[in-house]
Amino acid sequence: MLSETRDLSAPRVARPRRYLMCPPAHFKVTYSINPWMDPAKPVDLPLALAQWEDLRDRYRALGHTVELLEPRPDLPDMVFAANGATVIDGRVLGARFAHPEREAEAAAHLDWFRAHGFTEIHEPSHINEGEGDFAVTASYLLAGRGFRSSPLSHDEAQEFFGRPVIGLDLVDPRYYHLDTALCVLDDSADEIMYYPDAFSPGSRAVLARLFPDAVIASAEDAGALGLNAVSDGLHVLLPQGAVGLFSPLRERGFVPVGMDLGELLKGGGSVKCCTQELRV
Ligand SMILES: CN(C)C(=N)NCCC[C@H](N)C(=O)O
Repeated sequence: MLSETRDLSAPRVARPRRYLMCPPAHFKVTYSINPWMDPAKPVDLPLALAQWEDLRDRYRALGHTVELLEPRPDLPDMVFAANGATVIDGRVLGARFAHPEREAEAAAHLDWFRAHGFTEIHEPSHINEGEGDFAVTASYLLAGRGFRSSPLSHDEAQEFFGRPVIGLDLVDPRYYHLDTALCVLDDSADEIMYYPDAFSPGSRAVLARLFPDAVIASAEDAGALGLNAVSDGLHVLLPQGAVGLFSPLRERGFVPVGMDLGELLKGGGSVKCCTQELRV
């Protein structure tokens, strides 16, 4: 299958999106399930809330719809709503978390979908951490594996969504989810940015073959979690520390919007982790 290409003379256009977010009312770092989490480092909860509200308000100011999931006191990582499901064409593939600390988030997400009129819901048999490891482009469902999602979840997703799944091996524990190492910039034209060193040599070759025009992130920008970003087709909301990504994005006609989610970074997530896209 050939990738969708874009008419380079056409202006970039933002498409209104529907996002699901969960306020970090109970966010804290009491356990460590990724290298970014250090329970010895205190979290400033009011600051985390203010940073999250800034992101939510920014989406709304850009014309997007933000729906809210009720946070639960026993689930401190619930703010990372992207991990709770994957939704394409209104079909919901639930999550199944790798770590027991987050297990109960899956049911909370499914309850939300059932209460909000979603009827095509699949409860997964295999471990998948939602949009943490699944990324939707025009032609493919890119699927990470190696740290969290099981390779078996890739077949399950392909069968459920009827989209070709491209499995990608993650090899660096700091980039434990696909969305820490790769971001879809234009989902109507197979345009992405990624950090090659987060992937195995074979997966790097696959990415280079499928996305020869991708924006390539430096180690510094990936280290600022710069790829944990959300694009509406025009605006790219990304961690403000990823300064090296701003120019390449502007050169391609995108509008980068730097966000400060420094407190949430202590949990190992940033813009994308806090944002699940409801593709209805
Ligand atoms: C990038 N996305 C969605 C994420 N990468 N999620 C962040 C999850 C953070 C959580 N402490 C964990 O380790 O599961």
